[in-house]
Amino acid sequence: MDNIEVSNLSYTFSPEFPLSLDHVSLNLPRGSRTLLVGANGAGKSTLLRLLAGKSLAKAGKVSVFGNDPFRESKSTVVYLGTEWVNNPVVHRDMNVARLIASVGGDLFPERRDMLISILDVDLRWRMHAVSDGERRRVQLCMGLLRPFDVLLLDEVTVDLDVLARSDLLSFLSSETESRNATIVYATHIFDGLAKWPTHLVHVSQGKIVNSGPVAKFPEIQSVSNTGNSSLLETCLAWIKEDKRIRGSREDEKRNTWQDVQDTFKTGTDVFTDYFKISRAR
Ligand SMILES: Nc1ncnc2c1ncn2[C@@H]1O[C@H](COP(=O)(O)OP(=O)(O)OP(=O)(O)O)[C@@H](O)[C@H]1O
Repeated sequence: MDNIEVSNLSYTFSPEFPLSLDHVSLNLPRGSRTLLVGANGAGKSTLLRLLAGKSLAKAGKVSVFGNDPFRESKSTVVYLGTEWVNNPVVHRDMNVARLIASVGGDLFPERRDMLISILDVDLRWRMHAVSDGERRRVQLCMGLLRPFDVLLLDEVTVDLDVLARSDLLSFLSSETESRNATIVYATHIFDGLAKWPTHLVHVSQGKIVNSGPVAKFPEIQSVSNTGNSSLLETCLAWIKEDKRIRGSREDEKRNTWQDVQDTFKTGTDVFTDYFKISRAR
């Protein structure tokens, strides 16, 4: 119950499309900090959105501390993705202090002030007149304001400067250590991450290649002589190998929903029969 559990989870955007997730199983304990590693298109965002309950699992099971996040959530699950900063609403002439108050800033004044300091947010900023990185800082401040049980981060540190990113990573570590919060973070930027994760999940072509606590991956503990962290060198080698196995994008052979639908248990709650339902309507 005290974990994030995914079993045989499969997802596709359309029955003819290659599966974005193909029979994925995963178990992440409460209090862990997981780094989700994989090439572009591997399935990281799809997995995070399913964990956040933003998409319906088309087959398989997703459970966050015992609840299906799509249907009910007794825990506070926060998902921060890249899409928010593209939303036209946050490009309007809005005062940052009021924006932060509007999402409950006054309910958590100490946490609000700490986040404003860590993210170096100027409350006088107006959202139509800030840089991309400044807009991102406001997004993070708003998203992290309420103490979360689970935080799902999809490449949201991309336009932060190195100091803000470093301070944010430290804040996230302290959230897992002091409050037993659980974090899953998908990123392609490995600077400052060498000692951050407690768990790694390697995704390739919609499948989980390997996952587990960092102790399971001795290669990331070794000393790299390239000047890069061993974590980066290891993940680089994984993604290089994924690409070699996959071949060119044109040659990629992923299962489609139609190829594998017989493997799902129809008529049970682990199989939503989504496409039949939508066709019948
Ligand atoms: N809106 C969509 N419609 C159809 N297919 C999609 C859509 N979004 C993603 N996909 C497909 O699902 C697969 C997984 O995509 P996903 O966005 O989860 O990858 P990712 O690992 O997050 O990649 P990136 O590192 O580029 O963010 C990809 O093959 C992609 O083509």
